[in-house]
Amino acid sequence: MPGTRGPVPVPVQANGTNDLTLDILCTLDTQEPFHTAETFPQISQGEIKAALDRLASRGMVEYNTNVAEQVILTEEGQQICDEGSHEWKVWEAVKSKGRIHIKDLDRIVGPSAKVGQGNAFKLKWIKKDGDALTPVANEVTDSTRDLLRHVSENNTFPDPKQLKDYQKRKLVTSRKVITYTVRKGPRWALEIPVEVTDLTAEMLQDGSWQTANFKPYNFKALGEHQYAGALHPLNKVREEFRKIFFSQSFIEMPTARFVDSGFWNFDTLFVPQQHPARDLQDTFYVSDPKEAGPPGPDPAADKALDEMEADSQMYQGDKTSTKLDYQKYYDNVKAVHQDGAFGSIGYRYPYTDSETTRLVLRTHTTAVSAYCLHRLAANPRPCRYFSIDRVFRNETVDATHLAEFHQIEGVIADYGLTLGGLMDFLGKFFNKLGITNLRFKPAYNPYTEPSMEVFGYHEGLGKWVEIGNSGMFRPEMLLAMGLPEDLRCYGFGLSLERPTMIKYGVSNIRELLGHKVDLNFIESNAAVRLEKE
Ligand SMILES: N[C@@H](Cc1ccccc1)C(=O)O
Repeated sequence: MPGTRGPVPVPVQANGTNDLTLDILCTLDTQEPFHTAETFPQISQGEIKAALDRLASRGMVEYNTNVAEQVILTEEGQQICDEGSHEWKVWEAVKSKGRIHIKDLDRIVGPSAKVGQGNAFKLKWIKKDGDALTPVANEVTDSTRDLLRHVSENNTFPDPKQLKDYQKRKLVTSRKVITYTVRKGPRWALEIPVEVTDLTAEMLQDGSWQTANFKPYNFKALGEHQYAGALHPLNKVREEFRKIFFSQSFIEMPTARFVDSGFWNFDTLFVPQQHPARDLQDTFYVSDPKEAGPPGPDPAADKALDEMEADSQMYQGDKTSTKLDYQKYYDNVKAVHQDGAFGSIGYRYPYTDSETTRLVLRTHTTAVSAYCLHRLAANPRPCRYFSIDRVFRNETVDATHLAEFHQIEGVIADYGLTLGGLMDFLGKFFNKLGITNLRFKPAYNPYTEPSMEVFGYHEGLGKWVEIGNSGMFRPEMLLAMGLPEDLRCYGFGLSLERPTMIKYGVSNIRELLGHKVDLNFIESNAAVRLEKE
């Protein structure tokens, strides 16, 4: 309820409690400045800093941070400090016995015997007499022990030149110590005052706002975590691909039609009507409605294409267009399948019209490419199309396959294109993604000839991985559409999931799509850059 919440008081604690902030205030009352190392040697630096910050944020104290290196004893150093150096122990034993047999030294002096004996020789404290040791000096100064005692008392090392040597011998080590020098601040007081955090209607009415002690804003405070929306990794990688396509004058094909007819998905691409890919096992058929009408223009797709072409540099120029005849196109496709036409001998089987109108979840975005290429026959000219969207296959789901995935597809139509040109284009395209080493393997697609699978050398995996499929669309496909004889056409396709999984180090596709996805992963994953600088 706004207006009813009063100021939130910070409790005032009476002196005499063991609250560190109060101890600091009391100390400062009698001693200014004071050093925390001297006053609170037992309290951890973290606790001291928290208490000082609490007071400093209210302007009650000010403090400086001092960083110092301290020299401290190691366990062995402490032992020497307590019992004497190794050489002193050897000398002391030899002196008190007058003479010690070398082989008895270990037993008498203990583990320091070996090092101690050598040092005591060097210092001329003892000497060898046959198999025995005898004392040389009557009085010795154990300077090692004296030095370590100094370190123990002062946490400093008197001779910086010797320090390295003592560190190497693992007798002393150093540590960083942070201490604070504390002074009174501009709003010094012995008690933590009540600070008002809200200006209320009551305070305005009764005038108490004039004398209230407002808590200052802390502009250094970290903001609260904001739960905002986040782009899915697939969307991020998709955006990167789109940028690459747009930078090369491609326009985006309208791919909103997830459900398409057998005609566009299969027949236009010369997938034979008995082909296993058209089986229920491989393709999802739609049961309601089951049937599409005869092939015809898709007004929404045409509008989108018109708009994009109007925006694109590449499609300016001759706009004369012939009216598209979808019935004629249908008849041409049927003729190629059934009897052969346009230089093709055809499959020579009886063509079933009802197969062409069956509705399917599209199995590839090449269905859309076929629609766009046929539309191009109205005004044939060089053009570049791409799409990145969802396709569906009735596949067994495993770590790298789902029944739906995204295809990236590119189509380039131009006069005088050659296979070498396609290889060159793909080389440059994948180079932009950081894949510099490509191999092409002859493959088969019913709609392209020649066809090539594209392999890239994956540096991280250390092996060749298939990255795409490509080819030159068959002349009988393009001629049946009404495109001119010398207009050739490249096509290529790859999955969006594979490069995304590689970029984000995801090994199971179910971590990327579906109900097992970790939303934290989606929210916190970094942006990607596919293109090399
Ligand atoms: N449609 C092919 C990709 C492709 C597109 C265009 C030409 C050649 C191949 C696939 O599913 O993998």
